Amino acid sequence: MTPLTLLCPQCGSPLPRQALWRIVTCTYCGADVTRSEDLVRAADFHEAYLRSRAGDSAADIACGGQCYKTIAHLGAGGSASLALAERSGAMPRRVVLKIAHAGAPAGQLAREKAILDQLQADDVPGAAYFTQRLPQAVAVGSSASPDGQQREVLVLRHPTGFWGSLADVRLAYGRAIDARHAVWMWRRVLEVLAYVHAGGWSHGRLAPEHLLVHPADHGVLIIGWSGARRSRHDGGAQGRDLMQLAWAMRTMLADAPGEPAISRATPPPLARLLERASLDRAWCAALGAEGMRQAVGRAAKEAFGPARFIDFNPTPSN
Ligand SMILES: Nc1ncnc2c1ncn2[C@@H]1O[C@H](COP(=O)(O)OP(=O)(O)OP(=O)(O)O)[C@@H](O)[C@H]1O
Repeated sequence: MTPLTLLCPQCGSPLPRQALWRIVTCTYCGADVTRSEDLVRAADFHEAYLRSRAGDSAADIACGGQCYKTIAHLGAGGSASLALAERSGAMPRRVVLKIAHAGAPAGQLAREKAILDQLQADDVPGAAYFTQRLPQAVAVGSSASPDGQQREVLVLRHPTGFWGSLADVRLAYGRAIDARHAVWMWRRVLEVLAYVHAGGWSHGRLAPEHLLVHPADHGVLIIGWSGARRSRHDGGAQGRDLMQLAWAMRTMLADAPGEPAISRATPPPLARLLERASLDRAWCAALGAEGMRQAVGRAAKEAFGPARFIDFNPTPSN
């Protein structure tokens, strides 16, 4: 070991060994000396920490050691309300809070988080791409809600650019949407389904309420994963996903809400595919999500010619 003498850089006097790992005060000139170049004094750190938590008093939900201020209501389902929120602190971040309704089954949101975490942890081909196209959970816990009751809360990453669900789109239209838009919506969901089905998962509740739309990118995000199941050899459950998705698309193409009779404006090749996909589960299972995606592409080409991008407005003015 090489002997080492530590000297005060200000007066050259010897310093105690502790100067190697902490601040010491030179007994000759009184200078505070440290070897560390990125040292932060405890008092400065404490002050900065208090500054960073200044927004906590305005926050209304606490979960996973963080405080969140709700900004806007996003929607509500059978078991929870959804809100856009911002994490308070030095590094604010937009999140989506899913807050269980009073009386909702205990642990449902914890289950949803466990499923989302497993989907994110899957290490199968395509994971790097598709995990970005699935919801990402941040934390789960319970928090006092404005009515003073403890509610289960799930914190999710905020997926930017998503307007609302396909159920909201259908409501805003008040009539069938243009079938060309139904084509990209259908194909976007099938792309993700092909990936999750390959990992053995099935969603189980593919309704328009569980499909969020990104109008600018023609994207669709599948939400509502609390009922998802994993079973390596359950082609039946995956066939049911494809059937449910076909019914969701029929809802988008129905002239009257709640009556998924396919609109006459839907070109025959697509209408035929929709009809069969929504009635024949064994055929859906045999085709698989990727086969269905290709079938939708072929039917769309037959109906509309080569694919091209058409702007989508979720709230048409007429
Ligand atoms: N990230 C989001 N952005 C915009 N709206 C959202 C978002 N997440 C959910 N919503 C809206 O909230 C509604 C309810 O969400 P969700 O389906 O997750 O709740 P739920 O039905 O109560 O729960 P679960 O399906 O697990 O029983 C959705 O149909 C959608 O309209």
